[in-house]
Amino acid sequence: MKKILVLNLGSTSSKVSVFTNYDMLFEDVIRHNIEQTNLPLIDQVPIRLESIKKSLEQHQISLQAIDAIACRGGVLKPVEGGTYLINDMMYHDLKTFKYGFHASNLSGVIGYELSQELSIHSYIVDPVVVDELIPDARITGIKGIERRSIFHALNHKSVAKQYASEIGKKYEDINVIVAHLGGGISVGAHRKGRVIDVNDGLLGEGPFSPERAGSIPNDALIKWVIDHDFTVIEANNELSKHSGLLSYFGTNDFIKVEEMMANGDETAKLVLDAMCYQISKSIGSCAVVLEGQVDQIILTGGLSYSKYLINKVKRYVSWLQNVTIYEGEKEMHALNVGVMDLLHGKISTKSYE
Ligand SMILES: Nc1ncnc2c1ncn2[C@@H]1O[C@H](COP(=O)(O)OP(=O)(O)O)[C@@H](O)[C@H]1O
Ligand SMILES: CCCC(=O)OP(=O)(O)O
Repeated sequence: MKKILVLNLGSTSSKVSVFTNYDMLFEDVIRHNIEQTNLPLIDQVPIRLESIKKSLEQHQISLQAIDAIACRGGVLKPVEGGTYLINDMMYHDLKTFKYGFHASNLSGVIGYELSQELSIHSYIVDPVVVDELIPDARITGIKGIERRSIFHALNHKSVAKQYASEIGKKYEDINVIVAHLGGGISVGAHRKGRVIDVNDGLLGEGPFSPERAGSIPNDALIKWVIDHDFTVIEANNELSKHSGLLSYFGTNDFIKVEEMMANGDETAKLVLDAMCYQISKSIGSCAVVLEGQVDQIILTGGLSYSKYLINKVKRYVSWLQNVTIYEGEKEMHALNVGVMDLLHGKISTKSYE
């Protein structure tokens, strides 16, 4: 019997679970306040570590009882999907944010540090840099600039596999469009088990989200950076953490903005409707990428709890194909499965080099 600690640190929350083999013992979703998530990422390590330890204490699970740690992987070099042992090089790349800044880097940083203390192994599964883009999807209008694949790969693949298994098929045999709708938004075209196109869900592409800007007109963006005298890091930080709903309403909490709309705030309604419109447009472009051969549209993530958003998006896209909703995300289970399958010898460890 194995006990797996699962860590999934996102932009607004830290999710902590312990599994015994494939059974979840508990899942805690610790929602961090904006003062905490505004801190530089590396300064959030002690705060998030403390809340992870508190969560284990509350469930009366000692760290010494843990056999392995499964972490949601961060911004690394592009890799194929799979389960990776966290080694010194990966820890270094995560901790120094060598390939980009995102809260998911902290899962691996904290997981690796804990695993060293406990003399056990820590792993990442299907990190946000899983890259299966087709060549055409990489080209931009400027030579030397390529599009990159950075998205909620773990949840995308997990819900797509769940849907496939529910209809008695293999993920590798179906085409689906998955829209992950959380603090960040990514909408991807899955063709026979590979995500052949997807918006960069972290910086500057696709629909705006509770805290991200999405695509912005080039000329306005250039002027905005110059007017504010932003460095690259500052501009990226603004685009990925202080934009979207947060820039309009001072909150990244979709529920609060929905309440404002329900209380008659017309701007709240306009902006939420525009978010649904942009999500739907992205789903439409994925249908084109899949040449109309779409078996299902899947909506998932925290925002998919919203009946308002779901109904709006359905109105735009249900003529394309049926829509399945998997509220929240299945990332904790997917992380555990990635490590348990490895410990049971069903898959082999991939190495980050
Ligand atoms: N029941 C709900 N109805 C509408 N929005 C929700 C609901 N629950 C969570 N959300 C929103 O989902 C967003 C966070 O998505 P989530 O996937 O949980 O976070 P993260 O991207 O940090 O992992 C927040 O804007 C939150 O307000
Ligand atoms: C798109 C990379 C992963 C990501 O942005 O996750 P969150 O939306 O949870 O911040």
